Amino acid sequence: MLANHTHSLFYSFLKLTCNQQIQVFQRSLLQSSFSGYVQSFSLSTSRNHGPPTMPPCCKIGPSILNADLSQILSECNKLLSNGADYLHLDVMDGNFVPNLTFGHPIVKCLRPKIPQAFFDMHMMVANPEQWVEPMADAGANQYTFHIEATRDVPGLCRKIKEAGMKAGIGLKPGTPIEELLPHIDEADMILIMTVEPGFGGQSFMSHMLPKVEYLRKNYPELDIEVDGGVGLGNIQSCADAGANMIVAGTAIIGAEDQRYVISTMKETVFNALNKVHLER
Ligand SMILES: O=C(CO)[C@@H](O)[C@H](O)COP(=O)(O)O
Repeated sequence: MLANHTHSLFYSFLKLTCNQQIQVFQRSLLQSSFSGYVQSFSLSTSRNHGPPTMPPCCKIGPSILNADLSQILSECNKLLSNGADYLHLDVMDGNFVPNLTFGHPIVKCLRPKIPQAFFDMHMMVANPEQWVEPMADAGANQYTFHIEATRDVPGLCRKIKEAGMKAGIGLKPGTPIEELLPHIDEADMILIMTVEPGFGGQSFMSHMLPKVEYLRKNYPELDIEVDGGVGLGNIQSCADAGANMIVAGTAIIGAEDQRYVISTMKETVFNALNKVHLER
């Protein structure tokens, strides 16, 4: 009985916005014996200085790459109605990766049909500077480029933000984390690839998780996304490493019960993030 009650409270909680989650989380801590910890909270946006503030929000962003792309709008609507927090749209140019998908014209068509959706554009393209304005005009919310594809990370992050989008920096599996470190403060989000970019349905590379662990340890509030081969079998390890933004394609698109997969992933990530913060 109590377990059922806790369960339904948890799912109501998941439906709240990030700010509402913060308020509920603070209230629940105040009611517990952790009030001393709460007093040390501030909502500062600094990354890596002073005590941690709040754990970052957990968000699940299905990748539509392996969906039925002839039905892209209904696939997106289905994911959103099953609890997706955002949509991860994979743009491939046949050059940076050996595969070809879609570009800003698709985003432009989708935007008016699903105005509430957050579009996280994963730009697997050789010249990421080229598509910033077209994507912003089309209605993209976040523009994640690969660090391997540009010589001017700060300039590109600036350009993306000036165009009104959030800037994400992605790392291929072979790229060491050291290449990213000078640029962390320039980005809104870091994407750690857990497969070689290019195709859905590949096997998860668990040896990428130390990158996530390093980032979470040193940047407690950073948005860290993992992408590639993520599913119910490895979500716990992604969550324990500290990822708070989870991209999953096949595991969600192919599921009979998308809602169950999304909510289980979210619950797993939420619990891990809050456990780590309470232990600090
Ligand atoms: O960027 C990519 C692949 O390059 C990913 O977004 C995949 O599309 C995720 O699909 P699964 O690996 O989860 O099936």
